[in-house]
This record gives sequence, structure tokens and C-alpha cells, in this order.
Amino acid sequence: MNWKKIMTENTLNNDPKVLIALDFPDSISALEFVAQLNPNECRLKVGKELFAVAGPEFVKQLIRQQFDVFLDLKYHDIPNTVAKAVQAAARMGVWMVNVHASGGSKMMEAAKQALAEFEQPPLLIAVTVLTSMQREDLAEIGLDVEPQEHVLRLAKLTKQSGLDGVVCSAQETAMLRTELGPDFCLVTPGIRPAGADVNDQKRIMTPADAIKSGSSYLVIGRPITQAADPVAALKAINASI
Ligand SMILES: O=c1ccn([C@@H]2O[C@H](COP(=O)(O)O)[C@@H](O)[C@H]2O)c(=O)[nH]1
Repeated sequence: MNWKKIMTENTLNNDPKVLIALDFPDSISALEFVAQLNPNECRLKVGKELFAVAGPEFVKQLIRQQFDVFLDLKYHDIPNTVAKAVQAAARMGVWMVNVHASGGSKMMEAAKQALAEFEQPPLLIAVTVLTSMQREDLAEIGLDVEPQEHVLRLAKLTKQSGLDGVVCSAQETAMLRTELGPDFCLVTPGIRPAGADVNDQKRIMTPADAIKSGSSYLVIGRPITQAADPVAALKAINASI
């Protein structure tokens, strides 16, 4: 399967835009939740919490159920370690995998190079500035800049390093579309339907506004997983975008 071709085809059935964050404490509750879902209506994101308890076999199980899986482990380490880690992810058959752009170009290039031997490599993207962070959080780690300035710097570095796209907030997608063009994949967490609990997110946007601004994919967790009727919540979001 050619993931890049699928990424640019904008039909709901072939290219669901919503990536549901499966932030569950164990595989049983995650699988119970997934049993309600249709792979034509969403993709799934497995992050650190669930992967730590459920591991590669759980990811492969989701793939056998026809779901595209974004393995969101945000690798941030020396180039050799990250290169081996993205290869391990590719062997699981995931659709998308990510690293931290703050690991720098040598790390990102090593990750990209490591995927060259795969016939159908996953999309490789890099996290810019976490959507839970705002200016004061960056200042705390020595970065005296607005989040959007740092996002742009890291997104440019990511593109120069040959990766397929970035994780950013939807508040930055219009800027990144202008600066980096129509084909760069922009994956945006921090998505909140109007009136939904913001939780620990800071740089947020509604699903419809995020798609209008140029997001390629929307990462949505709690507004769906903790909804009284998760399937209805997903359908309402899909209808709005
Ligand atoms: O900048 C980032 C990068 C990753 N995430 C992840 O997305 C989901 C968001 O879940 P919600 O419940 O919709 O807040 C979560 O798994 C994060 O680890 C992010 O939020 N921001």
C-alpha cells in the first residue's frame, strides 16, 4: 500500500482524518473500546501509556483488524537508537511513526535513512512543540520565543531532514501550509469540539477549524474516548469536517 498516495486522497472512506488516541491503561479496555469502531471512519493512535502495557502484539492485532495505526512513541535519543527504534516500528506494520524534531537533523536523517530498506515504510513525522505548552513553558526550558516561532523553526528542519511531516497545533497549520507547501503532512492534537473540556491542552482548535486551516489529520482522544457515546461523538466530528 502507498501511504503517501492515500494521505493525499481526500475521501472519507479511504482517508479518515480522525486519529483516535487510545490512551487506555490496559489492552482489555482498549479492545472493548475499539470493538465499536469502523476502520473506514477513523485511524488509531497508540501512545506510551498503552504501548507500555500492551506492546507490539497489541499493535499488530489492531492492524489485523484493518486499522491504520499511528505509533506515537515520540522517539528522542541518539541517532543510532532512534534509527533502530523506527525500524522496529516499521516491522510491526504501522502506518505512521514519530520522533521529536528537537533531536536534531542528524537524528531525523538517521531515522529516515533507516526506513529506506522497507518496501512500504510508515510515514515518518516529527513533534515540534507539544500542544500542552505555551510561551511560559518554553521560557522555563530556556526558549524565549512564541510557540509558533519555534514550531516553524523545527518544522523547517524536519522538512530539510527529509521527513513526511510534523505534529503541531492546528493554530500553526495555516502558517506551515504557507511556508512548507501543500504536501507536508500536518498532524494536529489539541483538538476540542466547541464546549468540550480542554483538559491539559493549551493550543487548541475545533475539528472543523483545524481542517479549514490546513490540518492533514486530527488527533482526538478524550473528547471521543470519554464521551457518553463515543461512536456518536466520532460521527459528529466526521460530519463537521
Ligand atoms: O503535541 C502533542 C503531541 C501528542 N499529543 C497526544 O495526542 C493525544 C491527545 O489526546 P487528548 O485526549 O485529545 O488531549 C494524547 O495521546 C497526547 O499524548 C498531544 O496531545 N500533543
